[in-house]
Amino acid sequence: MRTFVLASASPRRSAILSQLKIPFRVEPSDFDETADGLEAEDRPQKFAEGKALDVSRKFPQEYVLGFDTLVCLDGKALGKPKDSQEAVAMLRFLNGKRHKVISGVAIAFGGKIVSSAREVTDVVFRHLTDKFIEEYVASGEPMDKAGAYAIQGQGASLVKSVHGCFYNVVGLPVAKTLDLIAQLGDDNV
Ligand SMILES: Cc1cn([C@H]2C[C@H](O)[C@@H](COP(=O)(O)OP(=O)(O)OP(=O)(O)O)O2)c(=O)[nH]c1=O
Repeated sequence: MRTFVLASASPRRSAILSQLKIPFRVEPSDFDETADGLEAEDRPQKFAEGKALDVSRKFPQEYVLGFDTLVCLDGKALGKPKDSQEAVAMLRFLNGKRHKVISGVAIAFGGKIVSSAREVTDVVFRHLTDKFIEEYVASGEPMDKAGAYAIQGQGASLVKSVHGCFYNVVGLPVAKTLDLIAQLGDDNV
């Protein structure tokens, strides 16, 4: 079975790939996540490609998987908050509303993109009080998460419903990723 290189420092992505029994090792990318005029909805796929390409150039003989996740509402892209003030602002913006979580996945080989895709999951937030939001941000959990929440953690208490792939919200669109791996025509899936 082929071993992949995971171009990600995210422990969640490692945990999900392990759960799927896909052999891999981790080589985080140095890709510069600068948006430069990209539409919010196009960013995760482009960034996933950028991360996979960056690592593929260093390991051209191996298949590299890259991912990126963004929260989108009203055309605005919410990445990881830079501080707790921004985390509070993001959660107030999302409060009581339905938003999109978009993850991109890309596979690179030999310094070139082999395939890429994106997956969209809709998440509906409950109505939260300011006190609830401030206490949640003080827990520290939101700080390395797009949109300032972790649905897989205490952040589950912010969520009313999820429409689509749950793992896509956590950063790895499972079915899309397995489809791309299957297209490689090997025996991983
Ligand atoms: C919305 C949401 C996001 N997230 C995470 C998934 C991603 O790891 C992170 C978004 O940041 P990303 O820039 O997609 O990824 P990363 O910086 O964690 O890792 P790398 O670039 O090395 O691959 O937010 C959750 O864990 N739970 C959630 O509910």
